[in-house]
Amino acid sequence: MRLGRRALRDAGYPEDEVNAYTPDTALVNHYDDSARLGMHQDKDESALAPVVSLSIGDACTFRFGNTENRGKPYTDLRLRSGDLFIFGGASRLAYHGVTRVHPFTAPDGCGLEAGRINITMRTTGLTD
Ligand SMILES: O=C(O)CCC(=O)C(=O)O
Ligand SMILES: [Fe+2]
Repeated sequence: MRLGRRALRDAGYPEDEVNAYTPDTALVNHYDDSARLGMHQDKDESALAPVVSLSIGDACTFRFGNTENRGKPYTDLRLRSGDLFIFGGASRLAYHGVTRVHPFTAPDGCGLEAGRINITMRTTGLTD
């Protein structure tokens, strides 16, 4: 939670929103070399609090789209080990996905020799 709040603060979120940020779930996805994640919106959460995403291991091509549909316009960007990405505000419900993982791009010492791990902090409101 401290990391999530720090990320929001560094990204310029107002201090009241930073202090109110209380994610209750960490979703961990592991990708091997051939794994993909189709375009989707993160809308299972009860709240529209930002989703903070952390990447570890191999880099990936992350497709960041629009809020209307799975198609264009979208931007392909590379998420590398150590990168942090925030889905918040107008981009909270943007469609997004992972189009490919780039083998052998994990930096030494990141804790993962192959594949990619993504951790997202979410405010689900679920209690059990
Ligand atoms: O792996 C990523 O960077 C995105 C993961 C994702 O979109 C999700 O878990 O909902
Ligand atoms: Fe997602």
